[in-house]
Amino acid sequence: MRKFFNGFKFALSGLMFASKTQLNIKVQLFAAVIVVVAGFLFNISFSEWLAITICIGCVLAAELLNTSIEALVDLVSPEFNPKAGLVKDIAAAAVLIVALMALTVALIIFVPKIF
Ligand SMILES: Nc1ncnc2c1ncn2[C@@H]1O[C@H](COP(=O)(O)OP(=O)(O)OP(=O)(O)O)[C@@H](O)[C@H]1O
Repeated sequence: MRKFFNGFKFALSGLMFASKTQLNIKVQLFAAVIVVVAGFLFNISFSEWLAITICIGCVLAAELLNTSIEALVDLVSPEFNPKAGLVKDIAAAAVLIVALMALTVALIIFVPKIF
């Protein structure tokens, strides 16, 4: 049981570190708060809340994985290396794809409610 709670503690400290040091995570957390507030304001449906929740989780998890890949690349290849750059660029592209998906879902849900 102690092992389980320790794992939780390590995950939380990783989350705290990433959210303190990564501007992208701060921006994404801010966007998540805005979307949740908008969800309450526009009284969105159960399935719309499901879509929003999945999107927020996917974006934050993708950004955390990207941050950990960046840290790993900096550890194994601190000097300039085109392959190291490529690894970082591909990880960043994954975040971009998930963020675009989340933006599309938000537009599909909120645009018809605003206009
Ligand atoms: N060791 C390296 N070798 C070659 N290119 C690199 C290397 N490190 C970074 N790059 C290039 O610079 C870009 C930005 O890298 P960086 O680590 O600053 O990412 P970042 O998203 O700006 O990170 P942070 O969120 O920590 O500011 C990478 O996507 C990659 O193209």
